[in-house]
Amino acid sequence: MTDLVYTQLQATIATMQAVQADPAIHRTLVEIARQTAEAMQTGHKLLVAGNGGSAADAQHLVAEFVVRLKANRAALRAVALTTDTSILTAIGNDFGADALFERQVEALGQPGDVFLAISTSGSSPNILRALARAREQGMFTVGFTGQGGGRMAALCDCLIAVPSNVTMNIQEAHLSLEHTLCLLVERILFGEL
Ligand SMILES: O=C(CO)[C@@H](O)[C@H](O)[C@H](O)[C@H](O)COP(=O)(O)O
Ligand SMILES: [Zn+2]
Repeated sequence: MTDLVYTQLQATIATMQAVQADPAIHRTLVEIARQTAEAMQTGHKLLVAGNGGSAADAQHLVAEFVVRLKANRAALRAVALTTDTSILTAIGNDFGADALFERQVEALGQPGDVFLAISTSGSSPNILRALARAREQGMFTVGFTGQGGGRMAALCDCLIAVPSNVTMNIQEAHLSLEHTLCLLVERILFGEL
């Protein structure tokens, strides 16, 4: 059993190292942070969506923007589209799971907002429909996904494709990148905290 622990950790480290070694990913993350900071600074907001573990990621990242990451500073405007069970069950029941995030983007998304879609496969229908809607509504679209980008690649202004096909390893790298995104936005808006 301990060999499984070892190989799991090895896969996590290998994926993280691949992300660390890819300057294109670093540049894209800085560009996403600039767009997000610009949106927040000009009265716009960040919307975030994902399924399963990535739904937890969406909420985790948004909590850091709204509350804090490392140090106290002003609250930042961000909303997770994964939290309101009345909205989620009504959409699922009335329109189907594929409309879960699209409907909320339609309700909340405004030109100048940023929409971050987190999907390890890059091809979840509810994520694709939300991205298409976000584009139609003049939002800046961002995707966090896995190797190859999936079908979401064509719908994203900025895409980070973690070079792995293993869902859990992609998710682990996403979490690290999400923390770093929040750090970068804080640095742009507040300097070194
Ligand atoms: O957390 C995990 C697996 O680590 C699962 O809950 C996983 O997020 C779910 O299967 C999602 O539905 C996968 O969706 P996606 O990342 O392909 O969009
Ligand atoms: Zn998971």
